[in-house]
Amino acid sequence: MTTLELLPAVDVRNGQAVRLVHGESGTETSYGSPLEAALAWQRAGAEWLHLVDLDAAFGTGDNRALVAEVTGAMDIKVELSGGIRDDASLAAALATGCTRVNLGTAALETPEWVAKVIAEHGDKIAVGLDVRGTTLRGRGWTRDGGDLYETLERLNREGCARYVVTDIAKDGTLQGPNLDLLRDVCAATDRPVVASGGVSSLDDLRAIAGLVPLGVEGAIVGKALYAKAFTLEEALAVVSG
Ligand SMILES: O=C(O)c1ccccc1NCC(=O)[C@H](O)[C@H](O)COP(=O)(O)O
Repeated sequence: MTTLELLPAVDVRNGQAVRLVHGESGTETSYGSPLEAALAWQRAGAEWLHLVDLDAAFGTGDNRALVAEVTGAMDIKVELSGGIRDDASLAAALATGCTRVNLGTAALETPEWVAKVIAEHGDKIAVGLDVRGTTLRGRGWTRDGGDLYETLERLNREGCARYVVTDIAKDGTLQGPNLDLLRDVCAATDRPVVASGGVSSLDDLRAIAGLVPLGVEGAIVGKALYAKAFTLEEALAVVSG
C-alpha cells in the first residue's frame, strides 16, 4: 500500500474546536481549545493539520487571530480553509505561514479571481469541492454553486494543483467516506485529491488508502478522532504501510 497523508481536522466556531453534522450551523459539538486540539494532533505524530474557520465560511464573523495563532504554533504543515474569497482574506491566510489554503465559495462565485490566484500561487492553492450529489455548495455549504464536473474541468484547465473533495451528506456523520465519489473525481482529473468527510474507522482509512493509485493523496479526519473511534497514532500506522 502506498502512503496516504492524514490531515486531522480542527474546525473553529466562536473560538472553540467543534464538529458539525453535514456542515450545518447549529449542530456543533464542542471540543474545547483549538490550539490544544492542534497541539495534541501534532504530538501524536501528524504531519498535517486541516484548520477550518467556520465563522468565516458561514459569514458569521471570523477566528482569524486564533487561526493565525494556531498555525504559528505548529511545526507541521497546515491547510487553511474557510472564508478565503478575496485578496485580503487570501493575504491574511498566507501570512499565517500555512502550507496551503483551500478555496471553496470563490471557485464558484469568482472564477476569474481564482484562476488569477492559482496562476500566482501554484500549489499553495487547493480547491474544495464540497458536494451534495454532484452539485457543489458554497457559502459554508448553504448555497448551490453549479455542477461538480463542469467546475472540475474548468479548474483543471486553469491549472488547479489539488482538490479537497467532501460529500456533505457524509460529513461529521461517522458513516464512512463516499468512495464512489472519490473514484469519479479521480477519473476526471490528474491532480491529487484529498478525501474529506465521514471517516469512521481504521477500515475506512484502509479503503481510502486503496485509492492512492487512482490519485487520492490524503484523508481529512475530524469527528472520528474527537469521538475516539481510533487514535491518531493507530490511524498513522494504518496509512503508512
Ligand atoms: O471546510 C470548510 O470550508 C467548511 C465549511 C462549512 C462547513 C464545514 C466545512 N469544513 C468541514 C471540514 O473540513 C471537516 O473538518 C472535515 O470534512 C472532516 O469531516 P469528518 O471527518 O466527517 O468529521
